[in-house]
Amino acid sequence: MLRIAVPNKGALSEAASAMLREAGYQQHRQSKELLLDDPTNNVQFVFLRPRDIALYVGAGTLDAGITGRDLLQDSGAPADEILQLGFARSTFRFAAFPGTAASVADLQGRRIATSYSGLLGKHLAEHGVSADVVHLDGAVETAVALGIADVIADVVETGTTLRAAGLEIFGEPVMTSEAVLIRRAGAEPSSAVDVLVRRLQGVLVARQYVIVDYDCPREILDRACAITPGLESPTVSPLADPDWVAVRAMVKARQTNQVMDDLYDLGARAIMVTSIHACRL
Ligand SMILES: Nc1ncnc2c1ncn2[C@@H]1O[C@H](COP(=O)(O)OP(=O)(O)OP(=O)(O)O)[C@@H](O)[C@H]1O
Ligand SMILES: O=P(O)(O)OC[C@H]1O[C@H](OP(=O)(O)OP(=O)(O)O)[C@H](O)[C@@H]1O
Ligand SMILES: [Mg+2]
Repeated sequence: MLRIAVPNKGALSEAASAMLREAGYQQHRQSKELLLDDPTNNVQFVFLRPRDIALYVGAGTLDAGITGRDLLQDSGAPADEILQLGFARSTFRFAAFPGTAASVADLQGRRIATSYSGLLGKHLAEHGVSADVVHLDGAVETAVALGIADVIADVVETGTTLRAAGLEIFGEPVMTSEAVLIRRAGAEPSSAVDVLVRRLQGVLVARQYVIVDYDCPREILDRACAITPGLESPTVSPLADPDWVAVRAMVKARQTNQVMDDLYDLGARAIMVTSIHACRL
C-alpha cells in the first residue's frame, strides 16, 4: 500500500486535499484523523504538519508527500520534487522599513527574523553574509515593529501582510515556491507512485486546458490549425457540406477568448468551448 503525506493544516492543506479528491482519491475525514485509508486505490494518506512532511518522506517512512518547495529546501531533507502542483505559489523575500536596507550585502551583522532558518542560512552563506537569525514560528512581519529584528525574510504572495506592517521588499527573491509532490532522493521506481503522478498530471491538465470545437471553411483550415495546434494535432472531421470541416483541439484556458476572437476573424464559426473533467495524456 502506498503511503502519502498530506498537509493537515495551513496554506497548503485544503488545496492539496482538493487536488487529490479531483484525482479520484478519498479525502473525506470524519473528524481530525491523522490517517485515512483509501482501500479502493490501495493508498493510505497520513496528515502531517507541512513543515514535517519532507522529513518523513526523506527518511523513507512515507512513499511520497505534498509540501511547499520552500519548506522542502528549508528542511534540508534528502527528498526531491517529482511534480509541480501549481498552487500555493509564493516568493521568499527580504523586507524592512523603507530606506533601511537595499541588498543582501546590507544584511551583514543585522538581525533577521524568519520561520525558514534553514533556507535563510543557506542563502546568507552563499552570499558570504554573517547575520543574526531570529527564528519565529509565524507572524514574522510584526518582528521589526516590535524591535526584535531589523529585517524579515518571509513568504510573500500578494504583499498585503508586508504593507500592513509598513515593510518594503528589497533585494532579489531568495526563491519562488509552489506546492510540489516529493519522494525520497534515490527512491526506487514505483508503478504505484507513477499512477499517483499521472492522476495529478491529469488534474493539472484538466485545470489548465479547455476543448475548443469549431466549424471552418476548408480553405482556411491550415491557418485555423496554426491558431489551435492542440497538444499533438487537432482532430479534423468532415461535415455534410464538403466545403467545411469541424475542428477540435485542446487550448490553454487562459488563452480561450483570444483564440476565439482570432478564429472568428479568420472565418471560423460555431466556436464552442467546453471544460475538461479529467484526462490522461
Ligand atoms: N499567502 C500565501 N500564499 C501562497 N502560498 C503561501 C501563503 N502562505 C504560505 N504559503 C505557502 O504555504 C506553505 C507554508 O505552509 P504552512 O502550512 O506553514 O502555511 P501557513 O498557512 O503559514 O501555516 P501556519 O499557520 O502553520 O504557519 C509554504 O510552501 C508557503 O510558500
Ligand atoms: O503576501 P501575502 O498575500 O500577505 O501572504 C503572505 C503571508 O501569508 C503567510 O502568513 P500566514 O497567514 O500563514 O501567517 P503566519 O505568518 O503566522 O504563518 C505568510 O507567512 C505571509 O505572512
Ligand atoms: Mg505561516
